[in-house]
Amino acid sequence: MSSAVLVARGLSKDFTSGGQRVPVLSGLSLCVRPGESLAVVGRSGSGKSTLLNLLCGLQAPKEGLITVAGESFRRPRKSSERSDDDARWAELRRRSIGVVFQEANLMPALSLVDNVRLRAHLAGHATGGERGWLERLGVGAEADRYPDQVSGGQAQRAALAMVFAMAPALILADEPTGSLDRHTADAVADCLFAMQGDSGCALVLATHDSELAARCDHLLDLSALDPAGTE
Ligand SMILES: Nc1ncnc2c1ncn2[C@@H]1O[C@H](COP(=O)(O)OP(=O)(O)OP(=O)(O)O)[C@@H](O)[C@H]1O
Repeated sequence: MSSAVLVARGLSKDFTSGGQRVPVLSGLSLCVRPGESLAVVGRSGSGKSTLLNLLCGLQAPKEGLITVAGESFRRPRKSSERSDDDARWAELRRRSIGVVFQEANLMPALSLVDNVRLRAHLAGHATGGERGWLERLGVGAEADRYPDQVSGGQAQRAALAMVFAMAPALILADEPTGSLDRHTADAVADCLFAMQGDSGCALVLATHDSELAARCDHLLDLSALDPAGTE
């Protein structure tokens, strides 16, 4: 079996609110291999977005080990360690981790095709295939339009084209269809799973949508884990 793209061991995360410590994740572990998909579900506030932020280095855990595409990050750090964690996370987000949010995160001053071209370039790939990515995602005809000239579903397809054009090892998707109507959400999800299957990358998808979660290979229900011990 191929080695994991993503491993997390013993992840814990707290926030402080009104002077009180609010535990969100406690001792969470997971493992995702190339081509696998993991749905992260749970009630509102259970920590889905927080977990995805930890897995791409936008937030740091209190404790735990995260390994992505062979790069390892451990908390707490040894005080003697001069950390280059932030630079390594930034490099992973540039080349290896594609992040998809609920709203398409396109640059408004660039056409769809230029958004995809920029993302591929930043990931270190030769440009030229951008229109092909947009066509595969069903928005080839809109390639020269600007983000404010397309629908939410078309913008989200362009956001997926950006992510796949960078050929990531791992995609983190936070409610990627949450702002779309059912029909459009299903079409965008079809694209996401088809392209993920073709590319062989790993996918971690946070969602409230049980139909979307059921399309993933594995399920992680954060509501079933109670960091505060109140359930
Ligand atoms: N920066 C922050 N400061 C304090 N508390 C925070 C912060 N970010 C998140 N939280 C808290 O952490 C908990 C988990 O939030 P998170 O956004 O990860 O949940 P979620 O499962 O993604 O929720 P939803 O389904 O509503 O998007 C919530 O109680 C939230 O209020």
